[in-house]
Amino acid sequence: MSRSPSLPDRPRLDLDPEMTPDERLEALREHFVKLSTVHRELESQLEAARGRQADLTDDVDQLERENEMLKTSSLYIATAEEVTEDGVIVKQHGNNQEVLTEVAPSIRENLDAGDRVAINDSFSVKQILEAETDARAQAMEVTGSPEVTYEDIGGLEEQIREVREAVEEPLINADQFREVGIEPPSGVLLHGPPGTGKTMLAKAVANETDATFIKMAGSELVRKFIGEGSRLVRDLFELASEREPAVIFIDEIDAIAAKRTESKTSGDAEVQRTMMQLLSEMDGFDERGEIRIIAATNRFDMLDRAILRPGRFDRLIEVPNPEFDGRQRILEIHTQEMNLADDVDLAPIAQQTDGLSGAEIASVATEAGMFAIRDERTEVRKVDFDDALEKIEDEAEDGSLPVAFA
Ligand SMILES: Nc1ncnc2c1ncn2[C@@H]1O[C@H](COP(=O)(O)OP(=O)(O)OP(=O)(O)O)[C@@H](O)[C@H]1O
Repeated sequence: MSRSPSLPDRPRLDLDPEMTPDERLEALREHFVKLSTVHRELESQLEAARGRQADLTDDVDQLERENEMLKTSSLYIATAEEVTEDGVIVKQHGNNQEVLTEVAPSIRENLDAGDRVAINDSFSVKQILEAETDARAQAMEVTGSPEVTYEDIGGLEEQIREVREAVEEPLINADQFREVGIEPPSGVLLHGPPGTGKTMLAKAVANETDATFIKMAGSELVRKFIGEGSRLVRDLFELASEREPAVIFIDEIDAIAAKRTESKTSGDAEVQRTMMQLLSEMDGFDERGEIRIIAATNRFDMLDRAILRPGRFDRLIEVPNPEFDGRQRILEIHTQEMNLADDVDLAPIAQQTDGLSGAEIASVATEAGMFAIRDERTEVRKVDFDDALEKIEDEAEDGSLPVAFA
């Protein structure tokens, strides 16, 4: 480090009492000249110091930015379950894998069981998450290979076939596409009402292809992370290429890809930037290898058509509320672990749930189980399903369920 130049000495004024007035005047004049010289010298040193300060401020800004970048390189989110003598037991979110891991003493000092932490690829704890960082991490959910299979999805046979063709085949049989000389669809867009199994479809395809499942919620992205949306989209694709084969799932894509509105608020500009980043990532997608991208929306009508162009989300799959057969299958799936009494027949329940989504039908089954528990029984009877349906009908009348069901 360069040393700062020493300051000039302060001039001294020596006035001899024997001096004549003229001599005193001359001495004062000389002193004034010396003072002026020192003053000028100090001014120029001050200016140099200011210049140096500005350089240092730039350096600090640069370091802060780099620090920020380092902090945002992909880490996984976990919860510290137990802080022990031998290390810390962390449970990774998404796949619930538990590991005993090391932690630097400086982090350990402040770490308590229950804290949410960021861990790297070798599971070592890099950071205790603040509420804000934590929120940012929530936008991305990474699962080694999700547990959902096609058998867990009721109905949707046609949708499963289409998703397999558009997502699974290109991942498993990339060579075949090359040999035939066609490009597989770039992105698949699942659209339909809430709770119809869109997320399940994306998870099942990741499971079937042993791909990492990376989910990002469009709404979280723009609501919570103003100013970071486009960077998160970049992070998302980067993470996918590190973890390929990977399935990227962007839920509620309408939040970042809604039709352009007339208003020019900063929020809109941010959403636009996020969407542009997404489009540019998708346009440069061919070289990315084994990554497939699936998006979902409940608001197809709101989407900006730019995202539906060839090479982007060019395969549209509608996922509607289930028909009778689908509803019956969903009931079977969600009651298969339940201890059902002989008087339970699922077909009439499937009739009565017309207009409900898969998620709502799943909650009818859970509610029925709750009624049995309230009645201190371990067996779930027809009457429990009747009560569950009635409860959900009442909720529908309150406006919390679709009118079709009310
Ligand atoms: N077709 C289905 N078969 C079996 N279960 C279903 C089906 N659809 C929904 N469910 C149940 O509802 C839950 C929510 O479904 P999912 O998250 O896949 O819906 P979604 O369409 O992605 O909803 P949203 O649009 O609200 O994100 C599932 O975890 C599952 O329990």
